[in-house]
Amino acid sequence: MPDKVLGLSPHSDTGTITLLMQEDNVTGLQIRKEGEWVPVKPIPNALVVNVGDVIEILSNGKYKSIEHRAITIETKARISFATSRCGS
Ligand SMILES: O=C(O)CCC(=O)C(=O)O
Ligand SMILES: [Fe+2]
Repeated sequence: MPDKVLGLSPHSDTGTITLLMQEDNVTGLQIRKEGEWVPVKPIPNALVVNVGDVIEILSNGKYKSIEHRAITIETKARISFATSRCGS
């Protein structure tokens, strides 16, 4: 029921890194680049590696903890699996 869910609000990840497995052929993840929302197309058999706030702080801003969100598509169900490391 993709029309009954909300997706994920804009945020940056708080930990070190997030590994994200997206379903092929359903683009829902978007990053904010220069004020625009840019879709992150799933690549078959590939993981998205997202840098979190801790890495941005530890690297003095060299690596950015990018703002992102997940949107829903009315006609397609989407499954993503995220695992996050907090560095402890
Ligand atoms: O479902 C997604 O593509 C995004 C998941 C996410 O941003 C998160 O778990 O922090
Ligand atoms: Fe996230």
